[in-house]
Parts: sequence; structure tokens; C-alpha cells
Amino acid sequence: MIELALKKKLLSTEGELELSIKTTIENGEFVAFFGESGAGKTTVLRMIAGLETPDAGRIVVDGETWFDSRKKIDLPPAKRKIGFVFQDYALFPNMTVAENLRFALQKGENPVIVDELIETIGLRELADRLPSQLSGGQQQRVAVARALVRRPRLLLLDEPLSALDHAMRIRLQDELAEIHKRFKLTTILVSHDPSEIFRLCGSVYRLERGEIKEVGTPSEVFVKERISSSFKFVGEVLAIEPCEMVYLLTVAVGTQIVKIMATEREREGLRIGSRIQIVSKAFHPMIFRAETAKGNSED
Ligand SMILES: Nc1ncnc2c1ncn2[C@@H]1O[C@H](COP(=O)(O)OP(=O)(O)OP(=O)(O)O)[C@@H](O)[C@H]1O
Repeated sequence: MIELALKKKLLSTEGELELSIKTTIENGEFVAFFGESGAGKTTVLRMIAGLETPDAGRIVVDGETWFDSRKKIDLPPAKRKIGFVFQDYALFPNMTVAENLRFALQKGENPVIVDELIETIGLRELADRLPSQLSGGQQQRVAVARALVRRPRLLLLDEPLSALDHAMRIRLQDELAEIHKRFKLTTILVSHDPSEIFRLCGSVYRLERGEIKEVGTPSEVFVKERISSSFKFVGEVLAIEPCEMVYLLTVAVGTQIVKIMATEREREGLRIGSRIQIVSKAFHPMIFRAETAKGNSED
């Protein structure tokens, strides 16, 4: 279990911002930090990694204290068992894939893990190539493998797929899901992409101005809109579930996730990742009375 209690004064463009986060994350969970730019998501990851020092608080991982401001404990990054993957792949350009992975080994550590990872992450054909000879997606797969070399307790992913195109993102999302299943590693993902979070994560923390404003499953946090309110929009299919005689599609539309019904014929040819256009044949809005200032419906 990971216990986080973090406080830090940040300087945002709108002035001082008090970051204050308190939560626990169970072992093996895959959670997302989601929220507006500048909410403090990256700073939280950097504090967990030991790259940034909180003003106050505690970080305890499986009973081992990594940081405690009262007890003056502050383990250096190399002593914290984390794997970190950033948006830019940060591979050493002069080293091959295999050398990049070997370089991540700690002194005296058995290099067999490197071969295992090259196999499990499917890098065998790329092992002797330099990063400049790899696509962005391939480089990011190497970066993920490298993050796993030290058998971390915690994997931190800071928008790892945001520089990739749509098709490559989907592929790597599948791989990340597979890696998570295989290694059962507690993972924290920073992402701006609800569809990515929906695919990968069991829970989402929505951060706003340095605080956790909402925690829940991706459905609870993102599926606010159950009725279509516009004539036409384009979305990406995240899930297809049979539901009685029809199908329930979960679709990412912009930053929202909606659920819509589809007939057998409409569902034909659709798969996860398909882009679809949703058209409301007749504009028939449903109107609900707004809440009063007291929070009760008006009579
Ligand atoms: N060491 C620091 N000291 C003071 N302020 C900082 C420090 N690091 C970051 N900040 C500020 O804290 C705010 C939060 O930054 P952070 O990068 O954590 O946000 P974010 O939610 O990850 O944003 P984005 O989605 O754009 O990456 C920003 O306004 C940033 O300028």
C-alpha cells in the first residue's frame, strides 16, 4: 500500500498555490491523475520519485518510509523503488536498446532481467538498434522496459503516450495493460486523455489547483452525460457490451465519455478504437429543473 500525505507551496502563473494531497493507493492498482494543466499532477509524481521535496508530509510504500518531514527521512531517488516513464523517451542516444536497459541495472545486479524484459516486451529485433533507428512508439516501449529493469514497487507514467499518433497510442495502451496484468505493479498514470484512462485505470483522481476534487472509477468521474445533447458528434468507441437485444457503446467524445445504445446493425463492424459519428435524428432535449441555491428542487 502507498500512503501519500504531501504539502508543497507552488508558484503558478496565477500566484501561489498550495498543493495538498492525502490518499492511499492499494498494491497492484492502476490509477490515473487527471486534471487541468497546472493542477500539480507532475509535481506529485516527482515528489514520490524523490525528484522534488515536499514542504511537509509522508510517503510510505509497503511500510517503508521514503519521506517523512517530521522524522527528517528523505530517501534519494535511487533508493526509492520506482520506474519512471516521461513523455519524452529520455533514452541514451549513443546506446543500443539492450545497452540502455543494461545501464539501468544496479551494480552487481543479475543482468538476466534485461533479457527477460527484451523477450516479454517484444524488443528482441530492436535490441541492437540505437534510439534514432526506432519509431516514437518503439522508443517508448524501450522506455517502459527500462523503467521495469530494477523491479520497481511503483511505476510512474507521466503522459507517456501523448507524443504518439492515435494508432500507436492504442497499441501501447494495450501493451501497458498487458504489462500491468503480468507484473501486477502499482501504477500511477498522469494523463489528459479520458479514453486512455478509461482503458487502463481502475480509478481516477481528478486534481484541481493542487487538491483532489474527485476520486472514482473512470465511469463515475467521466460519464456525466447520459443523454445526447447535440445533433452530431464524433467519438471513439471504448467498450461494446451486449445489453438485452441491443448493445451499449461507451464512447469518448472530446473530454467526455458517454454511453449510447446501438442496434445489431449499427454495431456491425465496430470495434474498440473505431471512430464513429453519432447523429441524433430528432433534437428532443430532456429538461430537468435546476437546483435552487439551497440545493433542493423548486416545487
Ligand atoms: N518546484 C516548484 N516550485 C514552485 N512551483 C512549481 C514547482 N514545480 C512546479 N511548480 C508549479 O506548480 C504548478 C503545477 O505544475 P505541474 O507540472 O505539477 O502541473 P500539471 O498538473 O502536471 O500540469 P500539466 O498537465 O500541464 O503537465 C505549475 O504552475 C508549476 O509552474
